[in-house]
Amino acid sequence: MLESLKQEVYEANLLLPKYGIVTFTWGNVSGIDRERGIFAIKPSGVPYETLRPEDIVLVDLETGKVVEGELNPSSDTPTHRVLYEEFPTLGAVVHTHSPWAVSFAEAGLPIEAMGTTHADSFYGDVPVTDALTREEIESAYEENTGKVIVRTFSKLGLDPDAVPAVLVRQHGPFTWGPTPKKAVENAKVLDVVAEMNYHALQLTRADCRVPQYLLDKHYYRKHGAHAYYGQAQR
Ligand SMILES: O=C(CO)[C@@H](O)[C@@H](O)COP(=O)(O)O
Repeated sequence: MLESLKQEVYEANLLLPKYGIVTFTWGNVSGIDRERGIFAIKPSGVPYETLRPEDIVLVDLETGKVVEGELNPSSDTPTHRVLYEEFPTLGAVVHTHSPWAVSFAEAGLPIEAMGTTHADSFYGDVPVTDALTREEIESAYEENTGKVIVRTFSKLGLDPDAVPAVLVRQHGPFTWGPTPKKAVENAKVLDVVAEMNYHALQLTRADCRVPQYLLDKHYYRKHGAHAYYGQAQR
């Protein structure tokens, strides 16, 4: 069932090591068939070198239960599921431990929109969530990771289509997009921009964020009219 979705998700997962944004078995990519209410996700703990299309696991969005697959779905499956449920336009979700984005997540810092490289993909700062509470961690860590992401976007009034990325405090980045390939590209751009921001912040402590009009113009050029739909960052 859903062989083409599984193939697409399989190929997107292989882009993670290709782009150098995962180590060992860290990270995972999923993609969703909204009509059937089923998403396909990387199996847990499987090395990318040995991953096969038939290893991709199918999960029911409503129940969270595996509907096809011999292997266990990624441990982050509940997080992906919350994001699909709460952000209905998402076609795919990616989680990595890419080092530069994780550095900002661990420092509790957003990745600020400091230049056009950023604005090409993200309509403003990429936010960092609050740390999960002890109760959230000990009760349902992955599900609560999804919930803290949704809470952060709601609190900041952000449009997930305009800012397809977030940093989970004390953990790492999640990105998303209309397709698995696009969601992975957003994950790679996020880590590149995080590295650029790190170096900019070493050079100066001045506020280097671009003015809203540059963000609007540049993002609009790449993404069209809905760029203005996004929440003004300041
Ligand atoms: O975030 C983590 C671990 O902190 C996971 O994404 C990573 O280990 C990958 O786990 P899975 O192999 O997808 O279960």
